[in-house]
Amino acid sequence: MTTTPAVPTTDLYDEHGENLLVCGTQFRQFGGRRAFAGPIRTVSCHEDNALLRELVHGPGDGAVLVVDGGGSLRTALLGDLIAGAAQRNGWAGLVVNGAVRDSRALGGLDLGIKALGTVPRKSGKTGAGVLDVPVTFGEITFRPGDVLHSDEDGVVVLPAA
Ligand SMILES: O=C([O-])CC(=O)C(=O)O
Repeated sequence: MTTTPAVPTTDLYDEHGENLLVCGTQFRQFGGRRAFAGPIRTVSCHEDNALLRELVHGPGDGAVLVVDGGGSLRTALLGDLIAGAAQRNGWAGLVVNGAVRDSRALGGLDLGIKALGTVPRKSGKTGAGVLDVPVTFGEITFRPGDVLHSDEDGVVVLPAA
């Protein structure tokens, strides 16, 4: 598995300036790994997490999964089971434009998890959604293959040249 060392997001900004994509979303940090980095994979899914669940049961190879739930706080896109699978399968972290649940358990995982908030309600399981397309939120576009870094100061993306 390839591990991308997490570089402080402030150092990356100081080095790359406006060539660095800086996400404006004010995420909350839920995972036990507070600084994480890796090449981006994406899933776009609205209040449905069957695709996401399938993806994290496959090899993560040190990638960061960006989950665009359209900002919905109505259902949780992941909880301790999905996040536990992501940890076991070598994902570096998840950035969720949506909600999570089981937040206390998430804090015990060696995995980066950022999300907008929490809600107890589960998501649907129909499999609706799209894998590995560019997704946009927080004023930036997350493209599969670009490298994401996340820490206490924010989420940034270094475009692949
Ligand atoms: O199953 C779900 O929809 C989400 C969940 O609670 C988990 O990942 O543990």
